[in-house]
Amino acid sequence: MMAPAIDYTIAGLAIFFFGVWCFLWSFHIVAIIYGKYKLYRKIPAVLPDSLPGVSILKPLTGVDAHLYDNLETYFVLNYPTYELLFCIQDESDPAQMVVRSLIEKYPKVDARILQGGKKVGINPKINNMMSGYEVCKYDLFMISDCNIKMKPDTLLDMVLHLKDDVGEIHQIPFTCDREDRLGFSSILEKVYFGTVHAKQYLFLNALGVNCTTGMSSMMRKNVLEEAGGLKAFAKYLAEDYFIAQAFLDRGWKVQISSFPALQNAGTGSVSGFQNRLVRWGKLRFAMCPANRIMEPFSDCLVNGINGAWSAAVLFNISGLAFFFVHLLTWFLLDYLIFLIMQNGPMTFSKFEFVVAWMFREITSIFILLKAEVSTVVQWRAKKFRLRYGGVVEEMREGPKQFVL
Ligand SMILES: CCCCCCCC/C=C\CCCCCCCC(=O)N[C@@H](CO)[C@H](O)/C=C/CCCCCCCCCCCCC
Ligand SMILES: O=c1ccn([C@@H]2O[C@H](COP(=O)(O)OP(=O)(O)O[C@H]3OC[C@@H](O)[C@H](O)[C@H]3O)[C@@H](O)[C@H]2O)c(=O)[nH]1
Repeated sequence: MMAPAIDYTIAGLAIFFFGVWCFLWSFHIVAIIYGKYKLYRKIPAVLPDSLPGVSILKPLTGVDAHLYDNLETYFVLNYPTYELLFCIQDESDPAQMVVRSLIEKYPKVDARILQGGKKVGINPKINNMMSGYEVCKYDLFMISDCNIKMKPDTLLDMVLHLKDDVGEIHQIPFTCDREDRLGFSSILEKVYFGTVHAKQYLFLNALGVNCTTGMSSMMRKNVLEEAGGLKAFAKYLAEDYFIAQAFLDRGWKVQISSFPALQNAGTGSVSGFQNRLVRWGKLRFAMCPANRIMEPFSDCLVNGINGAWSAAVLFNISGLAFFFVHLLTWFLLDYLIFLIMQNGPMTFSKFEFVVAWMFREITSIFILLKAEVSTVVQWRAKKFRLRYGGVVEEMREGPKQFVL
């Protein structure tokens, strides 16, 4: 009596895992088609008669080797009307000197420094940006992290994507081609953002599922005000996701623009990069608990093992051979997505790509497991504890904590 029951259970599990395995290939296919269609589109030759003004908020914390070059790209944008609002929390922050020298160099650009921020909640990025947000001249505003480098046409491209029914436009995260190569960590970062991250981001955006990362996003201030303004999101660390959700809930579309966001931080290490991914994983798991299960199962190696086992059970074929064909095909499709994201020659060798890809795939499950086991998040100098749903508490040094 027992044996058939076990057989049915195993067959049922094998059908389930094989179904998941098949479904996960749709991520690659959709991402490749959507990425090819959506990214790097030419700016139209004929522009609208008038373009809206944009307030660009730049929350700054400290200086790194690329800050000057990154910020300078905002002073030479190919766009008629915009203001730059550099938000600096700490008055002794050396970032002020960098911004001041750029303001002196480009006196015609409408730019100023806002110091001190405003404590409206827990999220330190929002607290920092509040002083700029409150004085925005224009109804369109952009949040742009300190490590982003702009191309001259990026702002124009984003505004042109903001059709009447679109409330927020965000750039898909990627990295710029580093001239001063920071070693393996910069290759790893580029391979991550150009493969697995791009695949998930493009797939979910193609389906209209919210997965907005807010390192470079532009939105309508009047709509955000209806949702309580920027301060309403200061109780979350993942303000980017919840802001986008507020737009979707009000019937607005949230879309990606043509050009990926070019991250260009001046510091980098493998452990720093992994810690950032663990922090992001914790944010996702707190606000979307189903991701705790879905993400590990969608991993290349885990999915390959599940696929190989189920194929062996269902079709009596070699699990090992199946696994290696899976791995090779997955790698080739990842490489294709990378080429779409890069849209030009690679700045490192194919061998380096293979090594970084393998390293990323092998370490991925450990990063996800690390994100599963703790709800304490370290972001820059501060520690936070995530609560179910994504609300966050700031942790003080020592045993006591306060909740805002
Ligand atoms: C059995 C497997 C089935 C499907 C597996 C789906 C796995 C992928 C799901 C989510 C990964 C999204 C990655 C996007 C980039 C996120 C980067 C990030 O963490 N950024 C944060 C910091 O800026 C930001 O706050 C987070 C934003 C996005 C969170 C997205 C979570 C919701 C995803 C819902 C997935 C539903 C899948 C439905 C499939 C049809
Ligand atoms: O205490 C802080 C921390 C960060 N920030 C600013 O926030 C921006 C992003 O900071 P980091 O580069 O450290 O972090 P990430 O790139 O991981 O941020 C990402 O994850 C968390 C989300 O809330 C962000 O919107 C997203 O960009 C920077 O411009 C930084 O200057 C502050 O203003 N104050």
